[in-house]
This record gives sequence, C-alpha cells and structure tokens, in this order.
Amino acid sequence: MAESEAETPSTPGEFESKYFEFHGVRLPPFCRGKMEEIANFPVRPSDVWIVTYPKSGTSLLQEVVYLVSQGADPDEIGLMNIDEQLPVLEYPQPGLDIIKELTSPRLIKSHLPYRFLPSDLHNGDSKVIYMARNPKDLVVSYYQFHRSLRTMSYRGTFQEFCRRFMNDKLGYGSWFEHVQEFWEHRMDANVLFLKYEDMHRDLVTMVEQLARFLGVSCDKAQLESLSEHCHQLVDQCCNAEALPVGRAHCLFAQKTSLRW
Ligand SMILES: Nc1ncnc2c1ncn2[C@@H]1O[C@H](COP(=O)(O)O)[C@@H](OP(=O)(O)O)[C@H]1O
Ligand SMILES: CCc1ccc(OS(=O)(=O)O)cc1
Repeated sequence: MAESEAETPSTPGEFESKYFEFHGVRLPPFCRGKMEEIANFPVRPSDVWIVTYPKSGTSLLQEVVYLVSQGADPDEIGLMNIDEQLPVLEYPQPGLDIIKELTSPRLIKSHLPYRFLPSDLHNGDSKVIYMARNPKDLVVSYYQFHRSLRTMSYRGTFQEFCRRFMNDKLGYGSWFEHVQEFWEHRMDANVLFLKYEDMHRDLVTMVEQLARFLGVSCDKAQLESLSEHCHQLVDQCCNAEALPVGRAHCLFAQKTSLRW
C-alpha cells in the first residue's frame, strides 16, 4: 500500500460507505455475505469463545485465557503470535473454513453481538467469555484505532466520533446493546461476564473465576503462580521495559480510568 493511499482522508460519506447494515446493526465490510454461515457455524462443546466489543481489552484477555487454559509460560506467549492461535470468527483471515477444521480445543474470538453469534452458542455447551470495558475509555481507544486503520483512515474530530458512538453508527453497532445483551445472559451456565477494569483491579479473583469456569483444577500454590504469570502479562503491556521482543504492539497502552 503506497504511503499516499494510506494517508487518504476518509470523508464522512466515504466512511459511511465502508459499513453495511445487518438487521439494523452496522457491521464492518468483511462481515458481508457470511452472516448466515456464521449463524450456522458448527460449535463444539470443547470450544472456548472470547467475545468483546472492539477495544475492550480482547488481546489481554486472550493471553490470560490462553495461560489459564493451557498452562502456558508467559514468556513463551510473548514470543509467539497468539493472534494466530485465536482467530476472529468474522475476519477474512483465516476464514470460516479454516476455523471449522481447527483441532480441539479451539479458542475463538468474535466482536459480534450475542444474537449474531452461532446459534449453537446460545445456551449451548461451549464456554463463552464476554468482557466489557468502560465506554469512556473504549471510545478513545476506538477513535485512535479508526485514525490509524488504513482501511478506515478516519479524519473526523473526536467529538464527531463520540456522536457516532452514541448513535450506534460505528462498526459492530451499539456498545450499549452489545453489553446489555450479554449482561442479560450473564447467568447462563455457559457464559462468564467479565469487566476489563476488574482485570487490572483484582487479577487474582479473575484468574480464579476463569480457572473455575474453564474447569482447570489447581491448588492454592498453582493459582498463585498462575496469577503471578498473569500479572506479568498485564505489566508487560503497560511497561515498555518489561516487553519481550515482538510485543511492541502493546506500546499504545494508555492510562485508563478504572473507576466504574
Ligand atoms: N496486555 C495487553 N495487551 C494488549 N492490549 C492491552 C493489554 N493491556 C491493556 N490493553 C489495552 O486494551 C486495549 C485494546 O483492546 P483490544 O485488544 O480489544 O483491541 C488498548 O487500550 P488503549 O487503546 O486504551 O490503550 C490496550 O492498551
Ligand atoms: C471498523 C472495522 C473494524 C475492524 C476490526 C475491529 O476489531 S479489532 O479492533 O481489530 O479487534 C473493529 C473494527
């Protein structure tokens, strides 16, 4: 992609045309034509799904879930491309056909609203971990993301972006509906509802919750060691000096309000 193309400003009209509407929800272009296949996507009882509205700390959560479920070493996670291990259902890469063939247990991510997820996930056996983040921080993160994303090249003001956010005019639709729908399902046996801020405030409790939800049995010492490893992952993201090679993408981490 030529530099000049990457810098091309997106006018409001151009920006609008990048989305499409599905049952009244604005979705990114790569979701077009695959929503029915997604609804019928074959789910397995051993699957673990991570679902978030974009910019809710998905990457951090996936690392913690990977560590808790696989007992992996955080330094190893730092060196591997974990995104390859946890595909996003609706993204063009690797695509639905590849995800269908992955060996169990699969860890799959998605930003789709609850009602658009594979219907077998609704009250099914596969585990679904949802994480919500304070919308005031999320919108700043989503704004920066839209400005840096080549395909979006968003050039409006933050105020205008906030208006879009409040009026459900961004990709993946209304944050409010997204969270509310999952909140209404938080008591379902296969759903775990988490908050991004709790991960920073009380990681040990979250690791305990995750271990219990994922059926990972561990004694007190193992839990402490897991929590210590998870702390390393959180610190690595917010502390440039602690970053192993290959985790420069974390340097955009900013101070967020953890009071909500
Ligand atoms: N260990 C970690 N790895 C990646 N992102 C992390 C992280 N800890 C916190 N985050 C934050 O999660 C947000 C990105 O969310 P997502 O992974 O859903 O795209 C970013 O917020 P900010 O843009 O506010 O810094 C990022 O800083
Ligand atoms: C608006 C397009 C888009 C693309 C990808 C997204 O998800 S993530 O932030 O990369 O996880 C969200 C929106």
